[in-house]
Amino acid sequence: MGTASSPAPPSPGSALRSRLVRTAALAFRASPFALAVMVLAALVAGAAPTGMAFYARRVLDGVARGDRRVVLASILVEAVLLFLTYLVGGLHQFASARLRLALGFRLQRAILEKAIGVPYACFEDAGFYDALTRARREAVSRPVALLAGFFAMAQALVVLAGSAVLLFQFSPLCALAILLAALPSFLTETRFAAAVFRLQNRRATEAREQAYFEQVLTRDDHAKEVRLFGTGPTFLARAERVFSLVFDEDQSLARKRLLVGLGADLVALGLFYSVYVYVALRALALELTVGDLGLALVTFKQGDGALKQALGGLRGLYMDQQYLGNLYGFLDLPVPPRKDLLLAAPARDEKGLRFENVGFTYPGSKRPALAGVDFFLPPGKKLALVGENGSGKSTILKLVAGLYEPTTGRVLLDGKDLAAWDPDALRARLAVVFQDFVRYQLTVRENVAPRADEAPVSDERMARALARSEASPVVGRLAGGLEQRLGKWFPGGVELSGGEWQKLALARAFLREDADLLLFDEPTAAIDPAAEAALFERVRAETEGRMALLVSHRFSTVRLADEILVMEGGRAIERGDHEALLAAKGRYATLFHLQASGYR
Ligand SMILES: Nc1ncnc2c1ncn2[C@@H]1O[C@H](COP(=O)(O)OP(=O)(O)OP(=O)(O)O)[C@@H](O)[C@H]1O
Repeated sequence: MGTASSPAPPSPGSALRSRLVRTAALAFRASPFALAVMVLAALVAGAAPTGMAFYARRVLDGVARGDRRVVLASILVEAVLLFLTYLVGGLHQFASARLRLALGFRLQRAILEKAIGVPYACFEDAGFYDALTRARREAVSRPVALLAGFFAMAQALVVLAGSAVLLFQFSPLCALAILLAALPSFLTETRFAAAVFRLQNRRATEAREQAYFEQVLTRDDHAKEVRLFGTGPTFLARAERVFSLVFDEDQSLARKRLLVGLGADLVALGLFYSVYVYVALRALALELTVGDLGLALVTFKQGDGALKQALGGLRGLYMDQQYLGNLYGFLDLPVPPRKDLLLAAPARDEKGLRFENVGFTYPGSKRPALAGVDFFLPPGKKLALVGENGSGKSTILKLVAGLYEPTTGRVLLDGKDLAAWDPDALRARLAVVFQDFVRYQLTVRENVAPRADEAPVSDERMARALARSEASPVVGRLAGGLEQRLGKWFPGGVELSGGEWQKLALARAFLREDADLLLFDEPTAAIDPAAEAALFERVRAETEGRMALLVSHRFSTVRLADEILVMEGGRAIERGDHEALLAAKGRYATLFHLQASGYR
């Protein structure tokens, strides 16, 4: 999923333009009112200084002429204009806060919808996961910041244009000089902002690495190991190493920017003051009034302030647009369309689950995780998968669950390729417990029945699921019963042991009473071996007529299955029931005796 982590970098200028247009369109849809207020505020706040400079001149000329009426009226107009700027400043703040909420909410929603829609494989891809995290982080603040930066720049340009118009009356050259004064600063700033942009693009991996080390040091689920293995200082040092590399590069660029920026400032200063001297000399020659001189003075001050504001806006724009690149890059990730399912007729006339010469290689991996796996699980039968770590057991379950599609061969359920199954229909057939099951920081009831869109679950059905997973005594001990909040994230939550959580995850699977294909990936690793065997015995009795695929490292459980598939290096090397496999004295027998001797 390289698209998410490292999109081919477009030129900074064209990227900025397209992201600006996209953000404005999104903002318009989220809150046209707020966007209109921001545009209006920028125009008014940009035009007001020109008006104020104009009336400042009238005040000075009025004083020189002794015209009291003009002086007072002009001061009044100036005050009104200033008040207007305050007013639109306040309105701008109000509108941008509103837009921030409205747009942030829409974008967060779009991100979450995208996260639900993409194939599961994305979540095992570090690049995708990273893109998701960054997109979520940026969604609320960056789009509005980008627009605010743009409006700040637009406002400053209106001020500069106003200054040019006012100075035009002294000489067109003066107007030109004011506009030209801004040019070097603009050009250098654009160049450096683009350089920062490229630098940060190039350093994306280092930045991720630094963030990773920071996460390791601050996350609750890492804190235990960090303390007990004493890895804190090591990771801190690694984070610092990345930091100092980044720091040095940034500093060197910042030094260059400072020097070139000072040069550009000097040009602006020279041009401003040339115009100032020109106006002053003409005033001395009595060709211009004191008011004219005052006007020039005010115009320079405003022009200088506007220039600084425009440059700040430009710098912010480049910064924000880069972050928006993450956000839009994520939102643009393709979601595969649903397949046309009507055409798919069963390939075989049979009931049950069949692996036909299945091979599978994880995306981005070179080594196949499965190769040439064949088996058939008839309806009602239980198949256990055993084998060493990494032999491909969980991968088989992931293929059956439809989380991945085989690279070669096919998986058939009731004779029909899984790829041709309607995802909802397939989901309804499955009940799954994975090794890394979820611990919802919600109530017991919500842990067992988390879907709000399904029919309400009766207490009897809930009790049956809890009983099947041996979770009834756990719930019985909780003060709040089914309504007890679990986990420590929220007030009033109660933490459970690993085994207790696992029993609830099992109950979640057992609640799906219509599912006839149960997938258990070491569902009981945190439960003691005796309890596990008892549990499986019970599951077997209670799921009569339903198929089950069970991964377990415990032979006390495995031996209870109807059939056992022994995996090694992605291949199924032995198959049969417990007795037959022992008699064959192969890999299974070796593993079994090895474990049995450990218990003696
Ligand atoms: N998401 C993934 N991306 C790339 N390779 C993976 C991924 N998950 C597993 N693998 C690789 O696929 C192979 C089979 O992994 P699998 O998880 O199926 O083994 P397993 O038999 O269930 O192991 P365990 O007993 O440790 O749970 C391993 O070599 C593993 O490194």
